[in-house]
Amino acid sequence: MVDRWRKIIDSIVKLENIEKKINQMDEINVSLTINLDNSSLESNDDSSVHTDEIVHRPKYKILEEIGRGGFGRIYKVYNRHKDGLYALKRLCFEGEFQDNKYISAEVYCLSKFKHPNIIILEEFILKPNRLYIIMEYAEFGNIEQYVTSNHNISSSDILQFFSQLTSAVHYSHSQNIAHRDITPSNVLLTSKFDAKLADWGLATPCGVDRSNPILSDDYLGDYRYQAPEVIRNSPFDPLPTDIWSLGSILYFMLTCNPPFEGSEATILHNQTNVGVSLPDSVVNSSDKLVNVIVKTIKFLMVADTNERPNIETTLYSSSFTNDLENDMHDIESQFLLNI
Ligand SMILES: Nc1ncnc2c1ncn2[C@@H]1O[C@H](COP(=O)(O)OP(=O)(O)OP(=O)(O)O)[C@@H](O)[C@H]1O
Repeated sequence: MVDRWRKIIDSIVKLENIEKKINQMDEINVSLTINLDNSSLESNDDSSVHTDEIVHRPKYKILEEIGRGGFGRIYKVYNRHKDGLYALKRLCFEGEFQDNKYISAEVYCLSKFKHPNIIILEEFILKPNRLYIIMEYAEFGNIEQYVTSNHNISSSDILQFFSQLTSAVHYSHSQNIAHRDITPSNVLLTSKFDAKLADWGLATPCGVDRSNPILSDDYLGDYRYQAPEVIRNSPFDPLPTDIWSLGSILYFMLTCNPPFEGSEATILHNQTNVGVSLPDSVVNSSDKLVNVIVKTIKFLMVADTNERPNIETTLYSSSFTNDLENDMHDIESQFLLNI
């Protein structure tokens, strides 16, 4: 897998906009511009990690830590040159970053992808054993934080976010990349209340020939939102797993809970033998939009990958759901007929 990313990155460096970005990294490396506010980090960080990061002409001022994941820490930063807020993700690695498949995946996707519902890269800053990714700042944080801090999402916003995410995944699949880690914590909400897909560290090439998929053989991510084929621990086609996860996100937005919980064995058992189950309050809702969301969840979260819709069908369905408010009755009946 590392070789596969290395080949892809090497070929792209010659060709595309990543070339510009990597050149930029060198320039930035010379006239380095990061300021770390050590006082705000010292208490919860290894201060030795930061000693080489203090510079004299800071471009970015670190304001606060806003996230911490398996791969790094994320800070809200102020860009003095542009007078704007950004998010900075710090990733540590040994050797060259291209040898780390997770960092390569993130670098590749953020460099290459341009889509209104995919978080926008500002720049990379490369230092020895460290890569900083500066990206647009999503003011409302991730959907999990948003929901758990008592913000209910209305059913029309749920459908709007779903449609935006489906469009982002459709775009990524059309670039032959599967995300593989679509969870509420990787869906960010901007100040304009748009949903954007972030965290491309588990993204993987999925090949052009859909009848001959490149199978994935790493079984990572948050199992509560992952498809059964990932939890089963045998090589899987990564494209259908993104569809399952879109259904999981929809479930989470509607109920404020993950669709499955417990041990891996319990989750897998329930996914394959019981199926997705929704609270009665939701199933019996008289809200037509909620009815459509419930149908869509069931449509997407099908354990058998052969029965699960592909991203084109999902996008087609989401276009109906997105227009629901225009002509509720007609569109709903069309949509329901389709599923
Ligand atoms: N651009 C951004 N704007 C605002 N918040 C962000 C941004 N990027 C990341 N975050 C916050 O930081 C959290 C972790 O970010 P991210 O998922 O990219 O890190 P990670 O180390 O790859 O995490 P994981 O272990 O889930 O893979 C996000 O859930 C979100 O709350």
